[in-house]
Amino acid sequence: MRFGARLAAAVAEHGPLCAGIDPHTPLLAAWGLPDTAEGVERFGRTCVEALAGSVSCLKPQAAFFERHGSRGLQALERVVADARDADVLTIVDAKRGDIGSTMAAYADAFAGDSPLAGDAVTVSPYLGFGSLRPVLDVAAAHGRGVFVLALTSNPEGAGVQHARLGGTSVAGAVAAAAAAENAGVSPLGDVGLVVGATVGSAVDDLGIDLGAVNGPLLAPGVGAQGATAEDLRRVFGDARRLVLASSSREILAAGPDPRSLREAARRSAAAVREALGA
Ligand SMILES: O=c1ccn([C@@H]2O[C@H](COP(=O)(O)O)[C@@H](O)[C@H]2O)c(=O)[nH]1
Repeated sequence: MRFGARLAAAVAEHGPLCAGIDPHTPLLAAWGLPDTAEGVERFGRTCVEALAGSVSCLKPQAAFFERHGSRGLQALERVVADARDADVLTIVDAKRGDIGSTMAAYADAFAGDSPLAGDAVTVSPYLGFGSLRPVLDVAAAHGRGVFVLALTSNPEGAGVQHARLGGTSVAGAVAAAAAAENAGVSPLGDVGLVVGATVGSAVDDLGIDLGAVNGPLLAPGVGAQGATAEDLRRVFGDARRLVLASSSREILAAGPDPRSLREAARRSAAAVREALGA
């Protein structure tokens, strides 16, 4: 089954929350784990064990695994494999982006047959949306999804993403390109956007209705970055049916006890579900 259809089914069952797996150094310490490849592996696998069945998606942040070199990458592979075995979707947050010929290699790594590939991957379109063609094609051929950065949750993103291109913004052009990829796909396209829950009214200036994207809108920034579940309703308006909210540190701070982690995720999931009317 295609990614969009699998995600729609998972959201219908568990609600529109994705829990991030971000083994920051202070979190590892708080969990009594070493800041090593073994530590991030234990952290990630505990998250999978605790959270599968309570959220629709898990989002391992590749950077925290990559910082431990090849053994960190192996840890990421094991987290992704555990999630697959536990039947929970993964978005590998790798934010890759390069010229098309190199993008083809990233596509194989994160959307093809490689053990690093989850159900979807995040990518950056800021070398031009067309440079993403290899990852869009490889992901489609493997039933995987792609989340393209549009309006990121960090304040620095605005300088590039809000820049105007005629009647639209740079981010609006990214959104329009994603909409074209998803045209006619039901129930949900496989090409999503990343639009931070922190972006305030920036969605109103995109020059395109986000509802027309017909793909999932991954919304990081809930919790530690200051956005609330209620902000999601304000930011996304009528497009809120497409939103997959994402939160990492706020949930992870409840670990390492699996039951506490699960309760924290369920609390966030309930708040997001209520705010989005999902
Ligand atoms: O615009 C973006 C894109 C990705 N992220 C990632 O999401 C998590 C957020 O973690 P919190 O602990 O909930 O702040 C992290 O992995 C970021 O790299 C984002 O925040 N904003």
